[in-house]
Amino acid sequence: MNSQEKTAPIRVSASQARSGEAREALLMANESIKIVVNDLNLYYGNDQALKNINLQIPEKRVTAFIGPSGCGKSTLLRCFNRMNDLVDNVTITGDMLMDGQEINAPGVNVAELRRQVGMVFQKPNPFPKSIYENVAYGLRLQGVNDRSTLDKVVEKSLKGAALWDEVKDRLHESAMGMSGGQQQRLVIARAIAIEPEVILLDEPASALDPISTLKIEELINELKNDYTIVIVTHNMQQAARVSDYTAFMYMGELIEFGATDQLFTNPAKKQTEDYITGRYG
Ligand SMILES: Nc1ncnc2c1ncn2[C@@H]1O[C@H](COP(=O)(O)OP(=O)(O)OP(=O)(O)O)[C@@H](O)[C@H]1O
Repeated sequence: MNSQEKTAPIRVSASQARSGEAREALLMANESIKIVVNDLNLYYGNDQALKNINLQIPEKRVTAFIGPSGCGKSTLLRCFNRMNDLVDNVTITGDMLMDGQEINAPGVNVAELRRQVGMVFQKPNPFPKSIYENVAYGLRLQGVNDRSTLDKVVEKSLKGAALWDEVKDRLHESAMGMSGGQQQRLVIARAIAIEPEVILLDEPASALDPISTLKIEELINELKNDYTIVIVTHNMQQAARVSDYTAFMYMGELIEFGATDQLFTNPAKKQTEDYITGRYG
């Protein structure tokens, strides 16, 4: 998006102004948009899990998806790197564009999409290999075997994941001997080694102790300088701490999207207010 587009005046209808969409449009006016979702519906068989989702994910910011269990947060996250392709009987309608390209178009190279859009899950999933080989894994898959190139990428990625100082003297030991928090940072190092543009984090700290959680949150704050980050969390305090923008979902619908501080202090919708004040969820 060029600077002229970014500063173009935004016109909003009276109904948009009432619904809070005006606020959202104004917010996004200063952002570059990485992913655009238009009228997205997703069905598992006959059950509709996502209902007419419209959303913009800003580049190099942290966007959090919050909402009660089963509201569709993970399903929406998994759309961004087509992880739902792995589930039988899924139907998707609507558009989802990354850098203007339709993610679900038939010609898309899904392996390349997943290189660009990395994913970290709730439970750390290091491979039963050395710390070094975990980080080098993606490059080796791409056919890179040159030792000095791999050494550089492994060091840079482990530094990027705030793990280097803790593991630099035991790079060739098994990753399975690391703590859960270290394993999760290792998985993040593995993701950034192949230089993705977007990192999807699905409840990345929910299996970790408070100190490891804090480290992951600090890391997310660092990573947003270089990557577009989308995080699913059931922990509202965590969303408030780490994200710039928050999307509140309920029963498959996107109820409200806004700047995190505003959504938590002055939500536009009653349902959002009820959720963040603990009235349900
Ligand atoms: N593979 C699947 N097959 C069928 N239904 C599914 C599948 N995955 C999710 N669902 C259903 O889709 C809906 C949304 O689930 P999803 O996991 O996206 O919600 P969530 O908000 O991430 O929940 P949680 O916070 O509990 O992880 C739920 O009703 C769930 O049962």
